[in-house]
Amino acid sequence: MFSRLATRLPKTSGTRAPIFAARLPSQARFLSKPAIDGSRGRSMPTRVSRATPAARNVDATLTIRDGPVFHGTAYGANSNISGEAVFTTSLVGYPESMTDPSYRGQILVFTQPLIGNYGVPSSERDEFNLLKYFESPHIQCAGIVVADVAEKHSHWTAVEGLSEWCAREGVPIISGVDTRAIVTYLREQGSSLARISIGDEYDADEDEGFVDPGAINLVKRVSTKAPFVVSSPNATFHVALLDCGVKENILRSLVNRGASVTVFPYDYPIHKVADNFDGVFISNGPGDPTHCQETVYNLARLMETSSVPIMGICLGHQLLALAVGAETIKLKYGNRAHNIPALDLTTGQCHITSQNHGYAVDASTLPSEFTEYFVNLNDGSNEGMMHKTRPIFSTQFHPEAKGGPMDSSYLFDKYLDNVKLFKDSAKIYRDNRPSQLMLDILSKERVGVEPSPLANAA
Ligand SMILES: NC(=O)CC[C@H](N)C(=O)O
Repeated sequence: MFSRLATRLPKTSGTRAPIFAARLPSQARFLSKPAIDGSRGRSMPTRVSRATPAARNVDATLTIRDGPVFHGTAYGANSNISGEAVFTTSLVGYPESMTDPSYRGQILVFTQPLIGNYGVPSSERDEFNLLKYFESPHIQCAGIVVADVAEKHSHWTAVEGLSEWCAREGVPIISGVDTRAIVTYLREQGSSLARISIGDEYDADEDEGFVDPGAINLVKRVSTKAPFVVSSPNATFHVALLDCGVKENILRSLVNRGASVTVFPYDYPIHKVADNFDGVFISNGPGDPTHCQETVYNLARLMETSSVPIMGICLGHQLLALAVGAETIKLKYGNRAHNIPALDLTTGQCHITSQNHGYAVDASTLPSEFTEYFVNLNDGSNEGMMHKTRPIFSTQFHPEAKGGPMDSSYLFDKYLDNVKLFKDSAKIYRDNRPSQLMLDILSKERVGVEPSPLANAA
């Protein structure tokens, strides 16, 4: 029933990984807190219930490079994959997170133990032709790790189960593993390369390779290959957006507020067309921001040659920071959650924010014309920057949320206020704005984006 969609990973030399005794029986079972060395601790057991036994009972293995090995049960696609293992503490929103292009190439570990209980919604589109329930057309993460995958789901929006969806999309799930132990390891050792192997092909004696998504330009794989347009009915503004892996809800947050958006490939020379637009926006996206040197160069030219308002989110924030000469750093295990407190340094107000990032801007390297805008109240990392005199700002967190709280969605209003001021103050009528004719011939959705299994099998 399940075809093997990916080939075995290549062999390389390496050391034998210790076996981690985290396999769980298929019925209700007791877990005690395991120690990182693989032995079980003596803490009070926690009861974990499981509604039904695994349907197929195929083995799956999560192997962390130079780390522990976890045995569980396979769901989803019968594919062997490799990527960077990261964890999210979000409680809900797995369809949104898994389709967020920022997760491309990553193995996503959920700390929420029961995943899949409300199933997976449809690919229905809204009045703007944007996906209603997903953040991109495909699952973007390479695989997922859960304590207990729900075999039965119930929700009025659900059209299929999590396992069926992942099988269709070529994405494996390992379930029945102690995600507390995995996350404890990732917190102590940092985000790590890992692989999920399905079936009895796993052999602890085998030394296999690990794909490092950090070495790949993932933005290239998720960015549209040609411009497309998302029209807002009766639009008063038209903004240009650099697509580094844009989430649908960023586009919706703009068109909902009366701005049509022309979406450009991440490396498009935006400085050459910016004068045709009322604002420029830089999206979120996967991987290391230093891989996008073309974008950094184009953004630096843009800020030299134009006074157009700019806003960036997450990777967009990091790229803008690199363009003004600041530096980015890799965080030990990143921030992936829906409840991260970010302090607005201009008002003293704290917002609870949605986040998904492994890199951050080093605020101490910001140039003098920029000031730190938000700071993370958990770890003190930078959460945003703003220009002291020009309408340019960016945030590390996600004001569009999806999933997550909407506390900071007012930042889209702030951006569009800047856009309105800029448009109103333009002395010269800019008759080279995108004509209706040009907009009519542009595609109405992303163009030629590679589906994730290609990246998974890389
Ligand atoms: N959500 C994002 O845009 C992520 C940005 C970047 N890839 C990081 O991990 O830091």
